[in-house]
Amino acid sequence: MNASSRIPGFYKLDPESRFRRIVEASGLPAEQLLPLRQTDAGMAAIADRMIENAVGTIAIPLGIAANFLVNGADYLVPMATEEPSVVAAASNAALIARERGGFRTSGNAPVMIAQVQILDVADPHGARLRLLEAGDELIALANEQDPLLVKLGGGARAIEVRLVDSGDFRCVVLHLQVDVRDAMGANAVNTMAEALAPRIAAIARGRVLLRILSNKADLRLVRARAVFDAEKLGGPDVVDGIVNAYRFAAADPYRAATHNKGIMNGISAVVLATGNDTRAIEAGAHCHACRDGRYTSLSHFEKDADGHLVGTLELPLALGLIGGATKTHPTAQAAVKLLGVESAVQLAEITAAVGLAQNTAALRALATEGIQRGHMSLHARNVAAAAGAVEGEIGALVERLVADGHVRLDRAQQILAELRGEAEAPAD
Ligand SMILES: CC(C)(COP(=O)([O-])OP(=O)([O-])OC[C@H]1O[C@@H](n2cnc3c(N)ncnc32)[C@H](O)[C@@H]1OP(=O)([O-])[O-])[C@@H](O)C(=O)NCCC(=O)NCCSC(=O)C[C@@](C)(O)CC(=O)[O-]
Ligand SMILES: NC(=O)C1=CN([C@@H]2O[C@H](COP(=O)(O)OP(=O)(O)OC[C@H]3O[C@@H](n4cnc5c(N)ncnc54)[C@H](OP(=O)(O)O)[C@@H]3O)[C@@H](O)[C@H]2O)C=CC1
Repeated sequence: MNASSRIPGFYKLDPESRFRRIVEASGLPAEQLLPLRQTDAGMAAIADRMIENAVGTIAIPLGIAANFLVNGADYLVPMATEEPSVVAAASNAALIARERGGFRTSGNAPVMIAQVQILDVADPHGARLRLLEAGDELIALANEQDPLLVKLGGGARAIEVRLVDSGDFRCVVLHLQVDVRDAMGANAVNTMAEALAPRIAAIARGRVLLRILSNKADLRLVRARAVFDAEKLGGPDVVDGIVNAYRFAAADPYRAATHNKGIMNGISAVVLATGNDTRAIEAGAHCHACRDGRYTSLSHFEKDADGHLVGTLELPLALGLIGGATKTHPTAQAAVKLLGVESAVQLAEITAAVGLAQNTAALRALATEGIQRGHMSLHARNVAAAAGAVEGEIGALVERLVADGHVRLDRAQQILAELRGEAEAPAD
C-alpha cells in the first residue's frame, strides 16, 4: 500500500470506480489486481447489493455430493468449499451408508432465541418474576411485529428470564423464543427484541442495553444417524478403529476440535452453497460442543449388536430458506432447487446427514491408511497448478506426484521440469 486507506465516500462509488481507486492506492499494476474484479456483470450488480464497498466476487468451487439417501429419499447435495477431498469424502461415506438404509434424521421446531439485556435493576429476582408474569403481553407485542410469520404458523412462543452474574457484574436477561419457520430468523427475532425493549425496561425497572439473537440456537437441534456396514467399511478392525478414534475426540479437546472441523467440512459447505450464514452455524455448533463445560465431540460412534458402526450427530442448525443470501444469490437459489427441500428444517436435517457422512469418511481414512493418500491425491491437482502446470500437463504431473508419494510444491516443480524436458531426471 502506498496511499492511505482513508477513502471518504468509497461506498458511494460504483464497483469499477472502487476498483480504480484501490489500484491507485495500492501502487500495484492493475493486472495483478484484476482477479478481484473477475465476475460477470450480473453478479457484480448482485454483489453490490449484497455487501458494502463491493468490487467483485470470489468464486469458490461448488461440487455436488452424490449417493445421499436421507429418510428414504435421494438427494444430490450442493457443497461450496475450497478444500479438496471434502466432496469425495461425503459421497464416499454416503455410499457406504446406503447399504443399511442411508441416513435417518429428525429436527426440533425452528425456534430461535432473542436476548434482551437489562442493566441497573435494583431487585433482579423481583424483576424476573414481574417479567414472567407479563409473558402473555410480551409475546403478543412480539407477534404484532411480524404478522406474516404468525400467519405462516410461526411467531413468539415463550419467554424465559435469567440472572447472569460474573464477578461484580450482574444483569437480568430476557430470552424471547420465536418459531421462525423457514427463516434463519436473525432479522425476524431482532426486530421483535427491539420492539419489546421499552416495555421490558419498564416492567423490570431497569435499562435495556443489548437486543439481539443468540447464536447458541440450542432449541433448534437437528439429528442424523446411520448404520455403516462393517464389511463395506473394511471389516471389524475398521469399525473398532473408528470407535476408538471417536473416543479420543470425546475425551480430548485438542482432538475434538479437529474431529468437529471434519464435521463442519461437510456442514459449512452446504451452508455456504445454500447462501446461509456460515459464522452463525459455526458459532452455534462449537458452543454446543462445550455445552457441559468441556469441549467434546459433536458426534458419537458405537458398534451395534451385529458389529456394524452406528454414527449419530446432533447439533443446532439455524438454516433458512427464505432470507439472507439464499433469497438474493442465484447460485444459492439453484442449490436449494436441486436439493428440492420444502422447509428449513428439512434443509437442516440433510445438512446434518452430510456432517455425519463427512466425519465418518475422515475417521475411516484416519483409522486405516491415514488421511494423506485420499486427501493428498486429490490435493495434488492444486499443487500441480501451483507449480505452474497448464492444461495438458496437470494429468501427467498429478499421476507422477501421487505415485511418488510426495505431494509437495518443490517435487511438483521438479517433475514438471522433467516432463518439459528442462531437467535431468533424478538418479533414483
Ligand atoms: C478421498 C476418498 C473418498 C477416496 O476413497 P476411496 O476409498 O479411494 O474411494 P473409492 O474409489 O472406493 O470410491 C468410493 C466412492 O467415494 C466417492 N469418491 C471417491 N473418489 C472420488 C473423487 N475423486 N471424487 C468424487 N468422489 C469420489 C465416490 O462416490 C465413489 O463411489 P463411485 O462413484 O465410484 O461409485 C477417501 O480416502 C476419503 O473419504 N478420505 C477422507 C478425506 C477427507 O476427510 N477429507 C477432508 C479433508 S481432511 C480434514 O480437513 C479433516 C480431518 C481429516 O482432519 C478431520 C479429522 O481429523 O477428523
Ligand atoms: N448473529 C447473527 O447470526 C445475525 C445474523 N444476521 C443475518 O440475518 C439474516 C437472516 O435473517 P432472517 O430473519 O432469516 O431473514 P429475513 O428477515 O430476510 O426473513 C425473515 C422474514 O421473512 C418473512 N417470511 C416469508 N416467508 C416466510 C417463511 N416461510 N418462514 C419464515 N419467515 C418468512 C417473515 O416476515 P416479513 O416478510 O414480514 O419480515 C420473516 O420475518 C442472515 O443474512 C444473517 O446473516 C443478522 C444479524 C445477526
